[in-house]
Amino acid sequence: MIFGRLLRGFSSNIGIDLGTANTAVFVEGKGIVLYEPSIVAIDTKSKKILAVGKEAKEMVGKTPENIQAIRPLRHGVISDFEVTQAMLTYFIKKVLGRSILKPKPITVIGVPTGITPVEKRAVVDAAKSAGAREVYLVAEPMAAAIGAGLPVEEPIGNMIVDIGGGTTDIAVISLAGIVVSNSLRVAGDEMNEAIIQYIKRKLHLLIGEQTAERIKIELGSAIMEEEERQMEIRGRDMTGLPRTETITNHMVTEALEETVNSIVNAVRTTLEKTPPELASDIAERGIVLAGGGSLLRNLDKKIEQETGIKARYADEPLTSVAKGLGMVLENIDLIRRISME
Ligand SMILES: Nc1ncnc2c1ncn2[C@@H]1O[C@H](COP(=O)(O)OP(=O)(O)OP(=O)(O)O)[C@@H](O)[C@H]1O
Repeated sequence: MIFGRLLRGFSSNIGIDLGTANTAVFVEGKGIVLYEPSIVAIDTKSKKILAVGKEAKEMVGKTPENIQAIRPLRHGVISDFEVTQAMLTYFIKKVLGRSILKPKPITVIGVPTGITPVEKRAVVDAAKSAGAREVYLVAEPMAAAIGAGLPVEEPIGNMIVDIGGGTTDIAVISLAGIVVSNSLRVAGDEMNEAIIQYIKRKLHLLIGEQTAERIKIELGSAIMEEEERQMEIRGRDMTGLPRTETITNHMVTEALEETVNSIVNAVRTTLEKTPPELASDIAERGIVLAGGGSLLRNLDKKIEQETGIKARYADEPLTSVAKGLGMVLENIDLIRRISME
């Protein structure tokens, strides 16, 4: 008993929101201690890892030929197993230190609802080889709902829309279970891509992912705004020469229309599949938005307009999943009830 408590005292169990865009790590007893881009910079000749996280992100698009900045997760799932494993190992060691005396942590990882069995295996294997003892997978929207403080264990319909970088996860939760869900491989990254394509088509200008993200954050809106705002952007024209152009919020809204519509339509479809009793709870209590992609200006208003249901943001939309995983760590019974097979 005492030994068990001692062991628990020393072990720092962790929750990992292994995102396409960012990874957040929650350490039991400490809170969210790490929030960094899911990016790894690799020397293509020696295959050596040069940098991970923030440092690696600074290298994106600016790397010399022999350095490659890799995002090992695409659409919320592992597309490069070895690099993901190396990234997880780096993050786990960074938060726990390297002491060999410490017991291996119990690890809870947030994953999209649409994950396949093969992808699940890849996440579990990567975490185990990165030093985790037991690994539990929890659906991201479930974790986000818990992190947002929704009463997921009660017989009440809760709707959460978690828009990340690679995936949008929509779920209706009641009695600690997901009753209806929809996972869409369209989210914040797809918005960046839509901006890149639009600017190429309309202005014949080539821009990179980071510029597109900056445009989205500064000018993007899910609804056409009355007031016009603009910014100058630099890119390369078709002959390869640098050129500066002015872009407006109206252009960006037009560029994002299709992506926004597919997210909003998925919310509507999920509502249509929701049993009536739970749907009426949602109509009364509203839809909760989480994830960085949900921060697109006026997305809450757009969802409200299209569904007739009030939409509101979780307290800290970027870290709701990690926060929820942390809350789950304190309750081993709940972990077992909500973790995926
Ligand atoms: N203010 C903002 N406005 C619009 N988009 C934003 C804003 N801030 C962040 N984002 C977008 O949020 C996305 C990242 O969100 P988040 O960190 O929640 O994703 P993730 O958890 O890594 O992804 P996933 O859940 O798909 O694996 C990026 O596409 C980023 O551009």
